[in-house]
Amino acid sequence: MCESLKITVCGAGAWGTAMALHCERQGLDTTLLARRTEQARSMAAERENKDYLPGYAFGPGLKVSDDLAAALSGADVIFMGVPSYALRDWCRRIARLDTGVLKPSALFVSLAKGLELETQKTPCEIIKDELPTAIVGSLSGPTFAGEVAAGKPTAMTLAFGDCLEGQIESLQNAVSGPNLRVYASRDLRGVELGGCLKNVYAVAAGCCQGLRLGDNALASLLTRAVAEMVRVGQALGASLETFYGLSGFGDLVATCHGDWSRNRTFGEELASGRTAAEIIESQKTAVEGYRTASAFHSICRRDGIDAPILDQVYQICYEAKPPMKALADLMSRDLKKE
Ligand SMILES: NC(=O)C1=CN([C@@H]2O[C@H](COP(=O)(O)OP(=O)(O)OC[C@H]3O[C@@H](n4cnc5c(N)ncnc54)[C@H](OP(=O)(O)O)[C@@H]3O)[C@@H](O)[C@H]2O)C=CC1
Ligand SMILES: O=C(CO)COP(=O)(O)O
Repeated sequence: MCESLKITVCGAGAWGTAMALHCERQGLDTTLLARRTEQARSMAAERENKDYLPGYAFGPGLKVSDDLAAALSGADVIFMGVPSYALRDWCRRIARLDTGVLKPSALFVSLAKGLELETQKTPCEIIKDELPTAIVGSLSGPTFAGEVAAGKPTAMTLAFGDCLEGQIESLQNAVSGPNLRVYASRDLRGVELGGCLKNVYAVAAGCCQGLRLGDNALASLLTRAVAEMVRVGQALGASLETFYGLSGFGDLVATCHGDWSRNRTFGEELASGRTAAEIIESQKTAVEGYRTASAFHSICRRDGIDAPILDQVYQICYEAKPPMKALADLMSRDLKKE
């Protein structure tokens, strides 16, 4: 399957581009599909994505397009490399394509890590809403785009709820290589929720670092974040073990420590006194933790799930609570057993 696998990556942001670079290096027939014609043109001419991932040259086999129908026609795997808030729009455009463009067996693989603000749905739920017959899955883990583009090693989890026998293994084999090791999972919900939740805790970690609270504080925060991820995830139907895997704990550690993280940097800027709305308005790159904190806050309130760190991130972002006050409130909660 690998040799003949046709891959289309929808969305030419940093992560879609890095995945396309990786797939091309794997010898897969790969097309990177941009939303804007001028971006597709500039990438085709410069063989680089100067807007979102500068400094990483495209391999000779990587195709660039802005033609949705042509790029998706006959694709075996369609990576949805767009932020969660842009996903529904992309799916609606795909749903309007003529019958016969999409292969019925095509796998839709979400790369997004955020909940939709209005519906609180995960990326795969959004895809299913708009493309009900699509076979959907998620590929997630500690994967900063720049490091993957540079060929640095990492590992990920590929999850599908339902797909044909052997399909998940074929894709696992096709994407795995010397620099990327892919594990398979059937807990699609857990993999998606882990990726979404870690972005909220990365905002908290950024606040912690911005306030110079120290290494002990960060370690305590991450540990309690994992406990909270498990609690929220299990209440929403995910398996506990998934949160200790690459898409949960693995990505949490990467995002809360890594200098690359937009969510962690956003938290640092909040700690410096800027407001969330001001920071979000001033940048074009995705900070999924911002909207996702609000979506999870609604879910937790609705379902009575205890998530104190998440609640504080929500208050910092949406109620202008000073991060130092959020810390004080977390530390003064009733004492309990671990
Ligand atoms: N960057 C990373 O290291 C990783 C990111 N992810 C996840 O991947 C997803 C994509 O993130 P990433 O590639 O970093 O995003 P970027 O911030 O690099 O790029 C933003 C992308 O979103 C598009 N976009 C922005 N607004 C809209 C809109 N209103 N409608 C349609 N498209 C829009 C932009 O297209 P345009 O230029 O045309 O506006 C651009 O392609 C996120 O969910 C992120 O959490 C996962 C793993 C790693
Ligand atoms: O998900 C990521 C790494 O796995 C990227 O995190 P940021 O969106 O915070 O940059």
